[in-house]
Amino acid sequence: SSSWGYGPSNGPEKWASGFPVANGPRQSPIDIVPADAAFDAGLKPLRLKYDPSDSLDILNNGHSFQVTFADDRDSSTLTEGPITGIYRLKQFHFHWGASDDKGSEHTVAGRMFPAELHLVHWNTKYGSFGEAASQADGLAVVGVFLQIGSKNESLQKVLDTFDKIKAKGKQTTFGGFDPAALLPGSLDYWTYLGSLTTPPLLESVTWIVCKEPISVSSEQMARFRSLLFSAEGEPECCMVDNYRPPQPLKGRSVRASFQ
Ligand SMILES: NS(=O)(=O)c1ccc(C(=O)NCC(F)(F)F)cc1
Ligand SMILES: [Zn+2]
Repeated sequence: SSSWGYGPSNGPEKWASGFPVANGPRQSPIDIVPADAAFDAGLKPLRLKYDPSDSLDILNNGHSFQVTFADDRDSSTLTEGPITGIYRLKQFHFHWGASDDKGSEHTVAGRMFPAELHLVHWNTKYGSFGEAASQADGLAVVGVFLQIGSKNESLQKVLDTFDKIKAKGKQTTFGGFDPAALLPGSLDYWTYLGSLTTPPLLESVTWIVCKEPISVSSEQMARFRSLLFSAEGEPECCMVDNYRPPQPLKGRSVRASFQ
């Protein structure tokens, strides 16, 4: 059976057949309409504390590339913000388009960005990422938009590994990287209850989407597109347009941490 992907035969419009939750009540991403987001004075600032020594490796998993972190201690965590308890950073990855006019998963009043960063955290009350992934309050993902502008030197360190992870399944060590260097200056955010944006589309994510984008140059975006969905020895298929489009809000409210 053809596993899920982003092509015409296995892409987002086909996911519901293998994963019926695709039509569930709290699917992600969504279109964020700032005018409809209620400011909630009860929302706390995000508290992100990352230890660069937790970064382990970078992997092309055939859908995106991800940087994986050691999560056996509370050394790289998300606390406060809209969540209670301690969530540990597991990995970060991106979604992007075939051109600079598309690529983000969340949109802002219909605007697409060329890419979106996801920092994936799991609730330590569940003991492991896998256990947390199936719980309604198990995961918290911080989303950051990328917009075309000046070259992002922190991002460049990630892009410089791409020669080693071009094909699906390739990975290489990637230590000493501080993901805080990929965060925008302001941590103002929108938050809502949603899901994983890829199969199995589990409805276990508290989404925290930063209002302020980070920069990426057009040349750096071209570098993202040099990765492959395909494995070595298979016909080359460029890794582009690995984003799910916005899903129905179904009555959910989106809150803003800022006025
Ligand atoms: N794009 S996203 O929503 O941040 C996103 C984050 C994490 C996963 C993931 O770990 N899938 C594997 C799992 F958990 F076993 F199902 C998928 C999507
Ligand atoms: Zn993602």
